[in-house]
Amino acid sequence: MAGMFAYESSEVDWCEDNYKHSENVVEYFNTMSSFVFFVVSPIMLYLFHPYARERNLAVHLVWLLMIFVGLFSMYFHMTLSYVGQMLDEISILWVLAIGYALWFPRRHFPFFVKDRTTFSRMVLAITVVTTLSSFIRPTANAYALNCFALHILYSLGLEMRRYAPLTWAARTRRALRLAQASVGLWVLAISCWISDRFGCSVWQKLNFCYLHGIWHILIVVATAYGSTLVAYLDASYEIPHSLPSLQYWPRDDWALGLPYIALRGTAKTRKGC
Ligand SMILES: CCCCCCCC/C=C\CCCCCCCC(=O)N[C@@H](CO)[C@H](O)/C=C/CCCCCCCCCCCCC
Ligand SMILES: [Ca+2]
Ligand SMILES: [Zn+2]
Repeated sequence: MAGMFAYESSEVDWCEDNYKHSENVVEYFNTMSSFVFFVVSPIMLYLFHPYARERNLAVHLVWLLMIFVGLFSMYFHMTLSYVGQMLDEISILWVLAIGYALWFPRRHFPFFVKDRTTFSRMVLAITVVTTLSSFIRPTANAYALNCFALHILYSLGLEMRRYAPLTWAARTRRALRLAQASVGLWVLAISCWISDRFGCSVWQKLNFCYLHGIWHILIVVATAYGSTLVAYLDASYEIPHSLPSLQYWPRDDWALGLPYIALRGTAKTRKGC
């Protein structure tokens, strides 16, 4: 039992040199870069609030859990322990599960599922089973999790194809721009993850072993962009009376910023629907 908490008891070891900067922290840069979760998550909780209040307060679970993902990611890279690895991966699985339960488009539900409550219960059951199965072959978990990203991209592609031809209004261009940015960030992030995993000898020769830490930063921003986009598409179909629009924080005209959904629906427009 104690062995599961032991330093380096995980079978996974990332490219960064172990104990290079501290004798208590196995992978220093990977540990420190997980701090980005604690910066982005509270901001996203704040930015998501108007949409969550209108749609479902459970939306907040996504970014609340992301704080735990950050915490477990720090613990994992600090110790490279088996428990750290499992906590890191299982918490990601539950963020994905909540995302699917909240935002997976109704029209793609299996034919035997009639409403979102039933769909959410099904997702919950699958997630419990998957959580238990994750102990069978822990080294396969990260690859399985990355497959979900591919499925999200596929579903997003279908949704954008359906949404974009509706109109070429400014709001459509904004949604398309956000989709491009989300996919671009994910491609950069996954390239870092794969390169760290499989190209370590090359990066060691170049004396640059920080790609996994860079992945942490990019994947958090990709999740902020991607989750805002799926939430925006959801809002456009499910609460159109609140007139959702995409904006950027801290300033809408800045090239770099975090996206959020502004609701312009007045009390009058809401009553009318
Ligand atoms: C219709 C559903 C919409 C759901 C949208 C929200 C989904 C957000 C889901 C997950 C958040 C990702 C958090 C990543 C944490 C990284 C921690 C980490 O680095 N762990 C590694 C070990 O240290 C581990 O090896 C990584 C495993 C792979 C994780 C794969 C996560 C999938 C990310 C999906 C991101 C979607 C972006 C969408 C862009 C269009
Ligand atoms: Ca290492
Ligand atoms: Zn990591």
